[in-house]
Amino acid sequence: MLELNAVQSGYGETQVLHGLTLEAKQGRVLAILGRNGAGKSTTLKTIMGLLPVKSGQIAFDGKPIPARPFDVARTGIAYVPETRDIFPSLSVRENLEIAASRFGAEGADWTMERVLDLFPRLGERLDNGGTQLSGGEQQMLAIARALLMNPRLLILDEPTEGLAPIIVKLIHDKLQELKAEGLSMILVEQNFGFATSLADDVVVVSKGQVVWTGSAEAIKADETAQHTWLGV
Ligand SMILES: Nc1ncnc2c1ncn2[C@@H]1O[C@H](COP(=O)(O)OP(=O)(O)OP(=O)(O)O)[C@@H](O)[C@H]1O
Repeated sequence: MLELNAVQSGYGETQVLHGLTLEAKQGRVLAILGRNGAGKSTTLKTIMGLLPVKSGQIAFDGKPIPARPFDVARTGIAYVPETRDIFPSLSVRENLEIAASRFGAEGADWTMERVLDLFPRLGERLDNGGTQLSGGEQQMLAIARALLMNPRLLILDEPTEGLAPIIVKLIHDKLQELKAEGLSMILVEQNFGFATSLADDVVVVSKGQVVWTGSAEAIKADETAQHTWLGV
């Protein structure tokens, strides 16, 4: 579904991805794991058009991915960044309405009603400002907003970062529901247990390259790989 082939990318003169190759398959969850600074977030930003591809190719459904973030989103890829990027001066309702108005098509799968069914907590907070939300509520809002774009591929950067265990469990269960419905996902995550319980496929990144590829089951059983690449 999404293929990166020998991708090089980075920040200005600083090259971070050194020929990164991976594939996210339709209807499956791919976890991208690796130590701090390995290049996981850089990979996602490059897919989303937030950083330029210096060489190599990225293809979505066999076609080259557009270069600009808005066009990438329009092809059906939604991105929940590590920073969550809630509009702080807008209410929860307004944050959701913006996504729905930009990307919600007639007869689309994801409606305001449906995202509030998934996250009832947001329904209780509709008139609250973005900054009045807890970290967990902000993460729910960021995911809800991404779903309103009716993505075929949902990309999440460290969705559990800074969240209390009970909220981590809730986010896990919601993502599991989305997976059961067949939504394709890419997940960057430091929490090994969280990532491997959701993922089907795993790639491990180190120094801007993929150093391990296999199933979630295989990496759970491979203590050497965990120790070498993840310091688990
Ligand atoms: N805005 C930036 N400008 C320059 N270098 C950056 C920038 N953001 C990240 N880097 C560098 O790129 C490298 C990869 O960072 P990246 O954020 O992709 O790592 P990561 O694997 O996602 O790890 P983390 O869990 O720490 O986010 C690091 O060496 C980092 O210092």
